[in-house]
Amino acid sequence: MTPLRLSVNVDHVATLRNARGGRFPCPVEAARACLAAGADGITVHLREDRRHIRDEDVRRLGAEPGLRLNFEMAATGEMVGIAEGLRPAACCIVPEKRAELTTEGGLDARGAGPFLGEAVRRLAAAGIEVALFVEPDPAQIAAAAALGAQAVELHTGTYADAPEAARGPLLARLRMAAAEAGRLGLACHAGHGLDFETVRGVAAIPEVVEVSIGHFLIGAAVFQGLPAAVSGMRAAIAAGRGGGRN
Ligand SMILES: CC(=O)[C@@H](O)[C@H](O)COP(=O)(O)O
Ligand SMILES: NCC(=O)COP(=O)(O)O
Repeated sequence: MTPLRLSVNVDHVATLRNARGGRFPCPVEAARACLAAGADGITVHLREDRRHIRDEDVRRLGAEPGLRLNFEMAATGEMVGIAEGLRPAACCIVPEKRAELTTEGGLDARGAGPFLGEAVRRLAAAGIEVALFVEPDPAQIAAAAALGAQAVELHTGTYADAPEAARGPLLARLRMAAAEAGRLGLACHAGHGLDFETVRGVAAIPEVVEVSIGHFLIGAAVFQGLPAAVSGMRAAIAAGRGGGRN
């Protein structure tokens, strides 16, 4: 099987830092610790309300040598401009609502207005790999391909949040969507709500080449430390992928 990258989302290191208004804990330091522990990249979601990650964090992460940055962003003129200046390795365009606690679902790539296509074109022209965060729905995957995205990130939240007994059909849906992405020539990523247990089923899907995991990992780090949490996630991915490092 192809290798599966682990991109660690450090948004909630910034949530903790911002709770006291100071500099600690620092998301850039956390990113370095994750990479040292075996992560392949770092994900951040610069929300329009800057509730956790801030512009300065993104600028510093973008300047870190050897850091593969996956920049999650809403399809707005402001965010596209920031990404064009930053030129991260990858951007993932996500839907965003000001009042939500976290991203609530996939983007409507089919019903989006013309700006989504313009955003994809501008980011790709800046040399950035562009993914759209979508539900595991073949129509959305086809729409992402038609818009010129190079990748989709499948929303795993519904699967990850379901009781164990109900996960089978939800995982099958993810599997079918990943196969569809592969048929259309799109790289397939997956993320949202994954933990040590639920990542295994996703890692077993051969088309999935990257998972991004944040909230659970940063929470697990409270108990185990960040290096152990990242190593534990790597081990869970390897187990799901079928043995070896992954
Ligand atoms: C796109 C996605 O599923 C997550 O990355 C989410 O956008 C993270 O945002 P929060 O860290 O604000 O929950
Ligand atoms: N794209 C998903 C992500 O970055 C992390 O999501 P979560 O693990 O914080 O739910």
